[in-house]
Amino acid sequence: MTAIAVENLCKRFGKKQALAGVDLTIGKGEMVALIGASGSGKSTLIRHIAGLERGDAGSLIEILGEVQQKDGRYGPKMRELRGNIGVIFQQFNLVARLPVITNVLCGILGRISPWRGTFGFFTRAERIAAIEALGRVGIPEVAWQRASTLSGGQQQRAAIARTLVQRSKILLADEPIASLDPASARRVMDVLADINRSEGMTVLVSLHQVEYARVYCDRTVALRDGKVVYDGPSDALSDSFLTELYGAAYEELVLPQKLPVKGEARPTGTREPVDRPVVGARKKTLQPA
Ligand SMILES: Nc1ncnc2c1ncn2[C@@H]1O[C@H](COP(=O)(O)OP(=O)(O)OP(=O)(O)O)[C@@H](O)[C@H]1O
Repeated sequence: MTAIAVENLCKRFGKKQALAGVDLTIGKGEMVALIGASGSGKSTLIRHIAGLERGDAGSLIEILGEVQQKDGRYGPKMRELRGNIGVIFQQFNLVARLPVITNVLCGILGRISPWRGTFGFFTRAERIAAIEALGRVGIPEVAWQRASTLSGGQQQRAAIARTLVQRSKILLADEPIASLDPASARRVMDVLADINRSEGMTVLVSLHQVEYARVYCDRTVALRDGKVVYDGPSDALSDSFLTELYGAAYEELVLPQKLPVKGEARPTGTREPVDRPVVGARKKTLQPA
């Protein structure tokens, strides 16, 4: 079944054509990378799929088989569909002065009465679910710390825990690792891949570096100037093919140093990658840094 269907999505900001007729279909349970140079339209596309922006006339987006927006108008099931979509951003979007658990519990605000949300009245079962979600992303011990005391990678994992508590079926991640060091970036990508596999959550993740797409996603969609210029296996995105797609801008999309995969020579100072004991692991395995 289709999780996300985008048809002829166009968006103009003044004179700038940010999206120019994007067609994209993502099946339930897929984990797809979205790559492109700066300004190619990745965030704009994700914001539309999340229902945070409306496209121009002629655009259509369906989520889980229901019209989310058409011709710049939201469909009747918009509110319900929003509940099915979790979004994480480069800037984590946590409330810094609140405990991590409260931030994670924000994931259920769409499902509970406004007064409970306003007064922060959460049941014991909900609090347990939040701590379990933090356990799923590997940081249960930080539940009672203020969000501001967490590292960037921990904050991003807390944001992912919030989408688990939300019980979203689709996770949109807009450059989730752009501001993280390589080790934290890999942990966050590991968590995304893990919840994709074990929860069957559909994941669309925009990435600046194609190496992460090659390692974590079977399929990559590449944007250039608001258009899809490639949609296919991530393995086929060789450096020479990327140069063909992007010209000089391709350098923006590759890491100066390749990511280490098992069996390959590693940069000095990094550990030997180890296989994670995950049944049905999709692709090459990185070290759980
Ligand atoms: N609200 C807006 N108003 C005006 N122009 C916008 C707006 N949002 C995006 N744009 C423009 O649309 C184009 C696509 O922007 P977008 O942020 O989607 O690109 P991106 O691929 O996510 O880039 P980056 O990797 O740098 O985040 C850019 O030229 C940007 O300046």
